[in-house]
Amino acid sequence: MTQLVTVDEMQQIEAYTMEESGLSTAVLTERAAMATLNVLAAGRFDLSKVLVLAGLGGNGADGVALARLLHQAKIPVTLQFVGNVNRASQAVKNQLKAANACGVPRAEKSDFKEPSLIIDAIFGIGLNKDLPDGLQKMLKAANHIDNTVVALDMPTGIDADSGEVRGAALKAKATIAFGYPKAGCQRGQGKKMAGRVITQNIGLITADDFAFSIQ
Ligand SMILES: NC(=O)C1=CN([C@@H]2O[C@H](COP(=O)(O)OP(=O)(O)OC[C@H]3O[C@@H](n4cnc5c(N)ncnc54)[C@H](O)[C@@H]3O)[C@@H](O)[C@H]2O)[C@@H](O)CC1
Ligand SMILES: [K+]
Repeated sequence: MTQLVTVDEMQQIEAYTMEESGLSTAVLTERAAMATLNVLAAGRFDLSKVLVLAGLGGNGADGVALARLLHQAKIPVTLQFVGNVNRASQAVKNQLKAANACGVPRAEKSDFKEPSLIIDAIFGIGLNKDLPDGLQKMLKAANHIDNTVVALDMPTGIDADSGEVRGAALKAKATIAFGYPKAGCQRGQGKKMAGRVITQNIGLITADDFAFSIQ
């Protein structure tokens, strides 16, 4: 089985990669978005109308980068932020600059029945408390609609360590795990909510003597 990681371990591996190699967050984000594009383009998903739901942290940055790559590949895509983009991380702002430069369409609100595929880039391994009430309502409503969701790294609302639901979670058909699958995708509700976990190499560097806690 593929090696599972905890959030703490994933953050250590990311930090080690950047310190040892000098690779920036932007490079890893681009790799994550490219890896996702490759999975999506392999033919298993209907790409006729893609909606990317992006949060304001690292997971959102992956989503914004993916929206740009989809748009540049002439795949119909719309980018929608969940949360106030003025409060977004610098990584998201940088990605948004690139997305705007190539004209990625934006939406403020969407009918979740319309897209052929929804990309969940709202929260990843940074989730550390219950989701805000408004977002819980939105995700619960989305789960009642028959649509296909692909989650980036983690399904939003699932704790990446325990697999517990933090108020609500968006049910995915597949989850694309960057570098390593997270323990929360195999535990508790996380196993059901993540769907099929597809692990993708994004060029992380793991020390030879790194001691994984999950055997
Ligand atoms: N750091 C890196 O080098 C990489 C990060 N990547 C992506 O970045 C993700 C992690 O990014 P972040 O650490 O920024 O975390 P997230 O993007 O998961 O969350 C963003 C921030 O939201 C806040 N938050 C947590 N729970 C919340 C809640 N319930 N309500 C409101 N705010 C809440 C936290 O401050 C958290 O840092 C990964 O899952 C992956 O998708 C990948 O691009 C690969 C490289
Ligand atoms: K996500």
